[in-house]
Amino acid sequence: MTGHRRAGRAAGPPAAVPKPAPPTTPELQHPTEPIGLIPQSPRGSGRPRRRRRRRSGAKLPDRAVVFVGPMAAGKTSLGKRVARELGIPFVDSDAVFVRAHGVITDFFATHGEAEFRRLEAEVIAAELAAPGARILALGGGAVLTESTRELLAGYPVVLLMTTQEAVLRTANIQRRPLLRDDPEAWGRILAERRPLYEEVADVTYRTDRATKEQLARRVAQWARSFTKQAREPKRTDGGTPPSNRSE
Ligand SMILES: Nc1ncnc2c1ncn2[C@@H]1O[C@H](COP(=O)(O)OP(=O)(O)O)[C@@H](O)[C@H]1O
Ligand SMILES: O=C(O)C1=C[C@@H](OP(=O)(O)O)[C@@H](O)[C@H](O)C1
Ligand SMILES: [Mg+2]
Repeated sequence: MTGHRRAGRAAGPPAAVPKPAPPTTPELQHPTEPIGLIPQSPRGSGRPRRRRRRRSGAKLPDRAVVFVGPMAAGKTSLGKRVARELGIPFVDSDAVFVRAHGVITDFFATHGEAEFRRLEAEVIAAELAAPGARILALGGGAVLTESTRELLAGYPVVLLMTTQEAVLRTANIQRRPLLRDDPEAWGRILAERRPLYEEVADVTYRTDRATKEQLARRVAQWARSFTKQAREPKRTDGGTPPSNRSE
């Protein structure tokens, strides 16, 4: 793991409001106390200690942990594994879109990207509003929509990054309308979107440097230990951005 700054808030479009407190349980807001335990009663007070709730000692956030990142970085495949690892549901916003509006490549061809973005943002807003711990994988361009970026301020966000070389080796280009005629567009699209990804992300993982199994464990562990203290408000004033982590 290497430390890196939570960059991009100054570079990306200004967020309307500072990122509010993340969805955490009271236990997670006090990581120096025994996490997962109701605070211990003073020695000799006679009150019983409460029982640990999770083997890991931490509760999960009470809402979606969101995966963002460029096309074919692994949001869908790794998201499923992390959800399995954590024993929580997995939702993919593209899959929800397809159920409601049909195949994405066809939709792009018929209605265009702008209409796709409008409906994609609706799908994502509805999924984010649903309560309960879940992994929610977004499509790679979801961060282009300002209202989506604003909503993400209230959720733990995992950014998955990779390289064009890895994508061209592994990804199904035909399923991705923005790549099918020009696979090398991947790098240009990432360059345009990178500030937006960094604006919304709380942590970054490289999927070209570790196996899915390794990453699933690491991301699951991060989700379990996500705390209010790990989050700092977004800066929109051009000052030094607060720290993010890259793993
Ligand atoms: N370490 C890894 N993590 C995630 N995906 C990986 C990894 N290594 C290879 N892949 C492959 O990369 C592709 C990622 O596709 P997908 O999960 O659909 O990405 P996205 O949802 O970000 O577009 C899959 O074919 C997956 O099997
Ligand atoms: O980056 C994009 O603009 C897109 C990414 C796709 O999702 P994945 O990132 O899961 O491939 C899908 O939403 C659509 O083809 C557009
Ligand atoms: Mg996907």
